Amino acid sequence: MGEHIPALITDLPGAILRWAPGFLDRDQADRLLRQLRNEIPWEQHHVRLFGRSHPAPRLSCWVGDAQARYRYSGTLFEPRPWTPALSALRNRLNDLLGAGFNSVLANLYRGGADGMGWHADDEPELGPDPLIASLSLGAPRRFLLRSRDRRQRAELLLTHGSLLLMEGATQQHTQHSLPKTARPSGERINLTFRRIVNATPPGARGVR
Ligand SMILES: O=C(O)CCC(=O)C(=O)O
Ligand SMILES: [Fe+2]
Repeated sequence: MGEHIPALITDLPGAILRWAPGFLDRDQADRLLRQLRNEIPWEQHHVRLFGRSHPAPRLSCWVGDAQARYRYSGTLFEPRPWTPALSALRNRLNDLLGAGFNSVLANLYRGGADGMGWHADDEPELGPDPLIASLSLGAPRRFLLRSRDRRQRAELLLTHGSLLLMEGATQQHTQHSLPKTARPSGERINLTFRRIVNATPPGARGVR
């Protein structure tokens, strides 16, 4: 899948990555950032850490087809309906990748104090070898990957209009994070398109 998007070679065993820094040109990316900022009903989600609930350091919205329910960090998400810009993008990615994406997690990082901790997108409802398409808009932010044994690490700057694909057994062998930064940072929106394969998720794993 996505063979026309160049492979990204790292030292990480088991990671299959593809990377298109110029997936959207600047005008397209600027327009999409504005649309999504206004169009998505941004929500404060919570993460569960050692049995306690904390506000996540970002705003989020889970969007998808009605049957694409998803459980993560201990919460069951009923997807919000597709917005015009998200729906157009989903169709474009499905045409390009043949991926059958039926949902997207949108995250809004308001500044450097927002981020996402180490995790893998390995929820059972994504199936064993999920394809995840990650589109970034707005302020560039560092994205880290590490092997499960933490011996190898890779780093990427996720720039405005870039597309990163994580495929195959990547989620089984690696984790990723978006570290907070003390440097001043503007707003950033990230979209991770996913395909939920079973309608009723059996349980939660991982904490972000
Ligand atoms: O914001 C990012 O680039 C990462 C988002 C992510 O890992 C996720 O939504 O699972
Ligand atoms: Fe993730």
